[in-house]
Amino acid sequence: MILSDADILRRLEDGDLVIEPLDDPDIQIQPASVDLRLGREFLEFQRTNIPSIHPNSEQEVEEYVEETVVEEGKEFILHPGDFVLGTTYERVEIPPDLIAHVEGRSSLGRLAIVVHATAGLCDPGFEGKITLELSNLGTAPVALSPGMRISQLTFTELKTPAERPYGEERGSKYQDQKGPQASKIQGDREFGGDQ
Ligand SMILES: Nc1ccn([C@H]2C[C@H](O)[C@@H](COP(=O)(O)OP(=O)(O)OP(=O)(O)O)O2)c(=O)n1
Repeated sequence: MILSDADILRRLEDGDLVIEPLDDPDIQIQPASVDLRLGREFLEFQRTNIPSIHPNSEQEVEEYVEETVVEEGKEFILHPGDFVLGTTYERVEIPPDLIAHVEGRSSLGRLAIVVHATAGLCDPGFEGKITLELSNLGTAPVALSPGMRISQLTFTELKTPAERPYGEERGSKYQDQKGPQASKIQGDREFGGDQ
């Protein structure tokens, strides 16, 4: 079952679902979702001389990305074909009986802005800011302003709460992330062993 505005408000009041800061619930809470704002930190990918990125090489992944922090009142220009990691301004805590989906907003989709390339799922138990996989599929640069409502989160109730919520599992690599986080696939658990 997908939560409606009334369900979302009830869960927020109960305190097990957390979205903070929720400065203006009247604006941010939609009929069956919550709009999340864009933070000011971005990870941009370098046009490097590395012949290829090996996902298992932490060093290559780190060399590949560079952080930009947009100053107060300034914009981040996302050029056609660009792919950057952004972050939500809000921090969330998803309780064990909910799963959250990161979705785009139609108004930005109509400008060819995509907020998640592939991964759009926030696990039961996840806590932290959400990393946005931002791209511009259009033909014109688009100015993104920190603080603008960039994405929306929907919530689905699980039939039974997760027995091993994210964060309690070994290998919950993105728990408590505080800004855009590059891939930590090097931290994947090996089958049949510890990570
Ligand atoms: N666009 C997204 C999608 C997810 N997440 C966060 C919330 C998820 O609970 C967490 C892990 O997502 P996945 O399970 O899709 O990622 P992995 O399988 O790579 O990570 P892990 O091995 O830690 O489960 O990352 C995020 O910040 N931004």
